[in-house]
Amino acid sequence: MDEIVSENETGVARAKTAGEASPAQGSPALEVAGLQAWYGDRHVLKDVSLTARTGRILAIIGPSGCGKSTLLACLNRSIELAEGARWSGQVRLAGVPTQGWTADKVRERVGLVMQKPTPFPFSIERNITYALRNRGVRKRAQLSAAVEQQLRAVGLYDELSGDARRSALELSGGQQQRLCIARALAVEPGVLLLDEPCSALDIASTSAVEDVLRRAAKTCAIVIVTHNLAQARRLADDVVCMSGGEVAWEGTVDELFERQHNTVLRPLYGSDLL
Ligand SMILES: Nc1ncnc2c1ncn2[C@@H]1O[C@H](COP(=O)(O)OP(=O)(O)OP(=O)(O)O)[C@@H](O)[C@H]1O
Repeated sequence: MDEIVSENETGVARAKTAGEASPAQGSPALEVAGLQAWYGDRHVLKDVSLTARTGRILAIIGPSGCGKSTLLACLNRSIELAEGARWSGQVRLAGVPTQGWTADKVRERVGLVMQKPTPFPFSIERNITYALRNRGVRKRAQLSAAVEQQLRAVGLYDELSGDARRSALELSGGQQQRLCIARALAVEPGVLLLDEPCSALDIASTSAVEDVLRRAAKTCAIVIVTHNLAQARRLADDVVCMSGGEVAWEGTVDELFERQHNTVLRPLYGSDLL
């Protein structure tokens, strides 16, 4: 089966052709340089630079209000919908500058999963095929294959006994969140952003989502905002610590938790949390 990877200039999905290379593990999928953001006069992101790599999970951590969600909103351009908001800076996707791209073109390559599951009020299969259909994919076999592939990827296929015609709203919160991840992955984004995706979930559902993200990271770069330091430690390869709208520290998760505990985490979070 052809793989659907992106939309061409006429808005029709194109298929990944034989021989077209997938991004190499460790290659930069998302590069941000000098990112600034304001809400009105309030300067909330100050010269943020970071790199997220294919095959790796990057956790963004930092105290409440330090600008984590605003950073994700800049990356998928939803900040442009907020009244009085503006941003500047360079963003490259797979090495290509996105300056001049439409928000839709960016979102085609950068998926976003929010804190609260946001399934569309349709069937499970319709949720997964929604973006593919919008991009002109009509072949039933292709759409069915995408549904099965994504449901298997997020561990829902067996749980649903393969029945994807049920309403997405009948699923539990954890299942809905995994469906939202499946929906985002269906268009094979180079980057998947997640904003506190487990904060509304119990331990078992959190664990299921984390397993899904570990598998998904094999094909894209994952950037996850989390307040949960234990989750960052379990899940991430790399960490960016933010404070007051700036990057306070960046490095590997092992470096942070094994060697920079007192110098980085304690000043940010205080001793109570650690
Ligand atoms: N739509 C908005 N309009 C005005 N100010 C905003 C808006 N969204 C966020 N802010 C402000 O921008 C700053 C950064 O907010 P942001 O939500 O990005 O932080 P955060 O680190 O994600 O916080 P939290 O961890 O509590 O979710 C905060 O001071 C917040 O009050």
